[in-house]
Amino acid sequence: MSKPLIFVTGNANKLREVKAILSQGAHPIDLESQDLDVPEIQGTTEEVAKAKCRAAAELVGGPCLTEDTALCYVALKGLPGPYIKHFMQTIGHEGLNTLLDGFSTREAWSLCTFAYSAGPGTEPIIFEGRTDGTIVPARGPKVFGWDAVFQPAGFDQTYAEMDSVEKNQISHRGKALAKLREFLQSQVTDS
Ligand SMILES: O=c1nc[nH]c2c1ncn2[C@H]1C[C@H](O)[C@@H](COP(=O)(O)OP(=O)(O)OP(=O)(O)O)O1
Ligand SMILES: [Mg+2]
Repeated sequence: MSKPLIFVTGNANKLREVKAILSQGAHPIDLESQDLDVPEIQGTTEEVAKAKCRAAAELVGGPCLTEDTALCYVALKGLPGPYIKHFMQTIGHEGLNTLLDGFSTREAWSLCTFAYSAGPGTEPIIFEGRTDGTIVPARGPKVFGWDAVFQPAGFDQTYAEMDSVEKNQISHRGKALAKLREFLQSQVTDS
C-alpha cells in the first residue's frame, strides 16, 4: 500500500492513539484522516460500525478505515453501547455514574470496533477489542470522552490517570489495533 490509508474520524484523541500504534513496528502504516460527517444508525455495535464504514467508503471513493467506540454496562445488558457519545454529551461524567445507582453491579466493558472497506460497495471487515472494567466517579484529566470514569479491571487508575502508552497497551483500542495492524501489514506483504 503506497498511498496513505484514509481514517475517517472527527475525533482528534482517537487519531492520536491510532497513529501512535500503527506507526510502530517493521511496517509502519501511513495514515491520513478526513473528518467526514457520516450517519450513525442504531443497532448492534457491529451493525453500527459496518454502516459507518460503508457510508465513509462512498464519500472517500476508495479504501478507508473507520472506528466506533462503545461503552457497555453489564447491568444494562450492554447499553449505552454505541450510543455512549450522546449519553456522554447529555448527562456527563456524573450522569454516567448515577445511571447505575440502584443496580447491583458497576461493571462495564469498553469496546472498540475498527471497520476497513476496500472501497465503495465492498463489505467492511471488522476488528474488535474489548477491555473489562468498572464505572467510577471521575478521576484524572477530562480530556478524552469518558476516560475519567472507566477503571480497567486489575488496575487502580482510570484510563484518564494512565499515561497514553500504558492505556494503549491494555485498552479496547489497543487490542483492536493489534488485529487491524496484522491485517494491514499482511496486505502490504501480499502485494
Ligand atoms: O478511548 C476512549 N476513551 C474515552 N472516551 C472515548 C474513547 N474512544 C471514544 N470515546 C468517546 C468519544 C465519543 O464520545 C464516544 C464514541 O463515539 P464515536 O462515534 O466512536 O466517536 P466520535 O464521534 O468522537 O468520532 P468518529 O468521528 O470517529 O465517529 O466515546
Ligand atoms: Mg462518531
